[in-house]
Amino acid sequence: PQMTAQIGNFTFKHLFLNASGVYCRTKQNLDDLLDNQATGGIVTKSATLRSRKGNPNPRYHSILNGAGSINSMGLPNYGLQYYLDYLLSKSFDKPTILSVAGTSFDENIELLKQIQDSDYQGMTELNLSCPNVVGKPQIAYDFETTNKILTEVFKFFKKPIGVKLPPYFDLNHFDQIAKILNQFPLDHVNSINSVGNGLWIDIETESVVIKPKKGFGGIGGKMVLPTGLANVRALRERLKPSIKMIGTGGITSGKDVFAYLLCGADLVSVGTQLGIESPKIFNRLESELAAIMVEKGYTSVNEFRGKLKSLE
Ligand SMILES: O=C(O)c1[nH]c(=O)[nH]c(=O)c1I
Repeated sequence: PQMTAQIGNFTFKHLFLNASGVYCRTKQNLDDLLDNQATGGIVTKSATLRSRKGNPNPRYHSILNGAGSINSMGLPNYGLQYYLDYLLSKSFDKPTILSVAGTSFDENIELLKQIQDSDYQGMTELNLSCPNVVGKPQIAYDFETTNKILTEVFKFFKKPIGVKLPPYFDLNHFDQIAKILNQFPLDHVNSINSVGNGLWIDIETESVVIKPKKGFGGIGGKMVLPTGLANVRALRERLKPSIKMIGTGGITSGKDVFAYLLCGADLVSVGTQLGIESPKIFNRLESELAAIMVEKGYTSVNEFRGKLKSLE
């Protein structure tokens, strides 16, 4: 069955991407993802201008035997130049998404100016939803600042760009963020990032399980699937068709992928479960999705993408 997607001028021959931050910090990680035949493209760890160590360990913990994850990595990355060098070091047979996350308004602008002025011709994703930089808010929860940043960005940035959003939990917030995003020539929206500032406790030790922020961290994995599905559905219904959708959050099976496609996702990305299963998960997800499509008599994802039924 035909399982492909298009974002702007980029054709994805497979529907699967890594979620930024998982299995994508090093050039080796990115090559492993690239070499897997079931990945449609690759996404880098969000980059800052300079290399960052990130928060102190322990900063990641698996919850309830892999049903979820909590992380407060703190944006550890090798810096923009490292990822640009990698992306300019060879030609790629799949689309690449360079993720960036400045820790200030000015850093976000400078990151994008350097990308605009570079020879990089792939896709860029502005991460507006990192929940773990101590003392910094998740930008996309501040609608005015989000509008201000995007207004400034589109004065000079002419290459393909999308945004990574945090989960919203209020229908009015979906209306507000969609109203802002619809004003800009965005290629895509990627929803959701981790559910910010959760807390996990070890009953034995009567302690939190990660060190940064007194144990508070972003929640991912299966337990955030309902939130991811809702955000993709709500944003798809509100965003103009030219803004394509990457569905992220809690994918562990082909059924979850099918559900995201029904909600309108063009592509999906996998984080927590990728960290557990390594890139071979993409082969599993693709064969599970294909089996569901064959069983239902679908020959192309276009026959059911975005066609989630309500109960009339
Ligand atoms: O702590 C991180 O590095 C991190 N962790 C996340 O769960 N989402 C993000 O966007 C980031 I930049």
